[in-house]
Amino acid sequence: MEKILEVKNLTKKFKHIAVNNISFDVEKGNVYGLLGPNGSGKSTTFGMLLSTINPTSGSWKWFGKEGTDTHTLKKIGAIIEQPNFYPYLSAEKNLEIVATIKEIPYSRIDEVLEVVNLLTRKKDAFKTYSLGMKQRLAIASALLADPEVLILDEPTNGLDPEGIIQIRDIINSIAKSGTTIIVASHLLDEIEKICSHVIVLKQGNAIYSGSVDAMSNTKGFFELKADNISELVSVLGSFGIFSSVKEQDNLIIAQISSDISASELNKKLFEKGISLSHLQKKKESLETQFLELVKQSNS
Ligand SMILES: Nc1ncnc2c1ncn2[C@@H]1O[C@H](COP(=O)(O)OP(=O)(O)OP(=O)(O)O)[C@@H](O)[C@H]1O
Repeated sequence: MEKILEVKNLTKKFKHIAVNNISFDVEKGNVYGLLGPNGSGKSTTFGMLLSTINPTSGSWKWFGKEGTDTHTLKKIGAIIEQPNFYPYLSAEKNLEIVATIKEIPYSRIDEVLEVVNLLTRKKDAFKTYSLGMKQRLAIASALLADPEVLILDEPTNGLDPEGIIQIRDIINSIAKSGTTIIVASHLLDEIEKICSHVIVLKQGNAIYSGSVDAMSNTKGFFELKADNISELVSVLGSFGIFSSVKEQDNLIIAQISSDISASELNKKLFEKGISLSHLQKKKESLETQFLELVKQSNS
């Protein structure tokens, strides 16, 4: 898979460390999430990768080339801050100004407005737009130059649920067209719905980097109950298919390491003379796993 971005040991120290020795790769055609709470270093990371913030140490390559030069920037569409459009001009006129500066033919304007569902509103003044429409226009503007990578910093901040869904759908459709996307968010739910890969930042440290699926790649667990708890625990342990068997709130929690259905387990236990009064197969939500990850990085 072609690497779009390779980040190595990137560090930024202001008064305190904002980004601490992070490394990750971005492969073509995927949607990456930079996930972390406010102040975890997402914007600082973007700032360094876009050459607006000087790194303290570390390096990166865009498209196999060291650093970020003006030629590289032309291949990147980024929305980092609230974009500045002229309030009294229409969306179309605003994009004409951007297109002129970037030497892009006006024919592209309708194409990008179509992508963000603003074509029918293109003659309306920017100031009449809702926050969601303004954000969509910013995405359209970033798409004008047909970038290979789109960088979005908290694209749904401040939007209502409908606006959030619209942005999410647009991001998904842009991704489907093959554009690589890197999106920063503090919302796990958003990352889960949009991204194939995630880098989890905590106080400037990358505590997880990998696919969203792998982050949620647990086979789940069984909740079990029987009259003779100690016998149940020892028999479960003897099966060799659980990574841990623990008692919790009068229930036995058995973390699954090899796939097995509830009925198969019930049968195996019955053959060992154990009848259960409770059996349920469950899976932790991604949120629980994320919190577990954050907890582990504290220890
Ligand atoms: N110009 C600056 N001078 C000093 N400290 C800074 C500067 N910019 C960011 N920081 C600090 O660096 C840390 C990381 O901030 P950053 O904005 O990168 O986080 P973030 O994850 O993007 O959060 P947010 O979503 O709130 O922007 C914070 O502690 C912040 O206060």
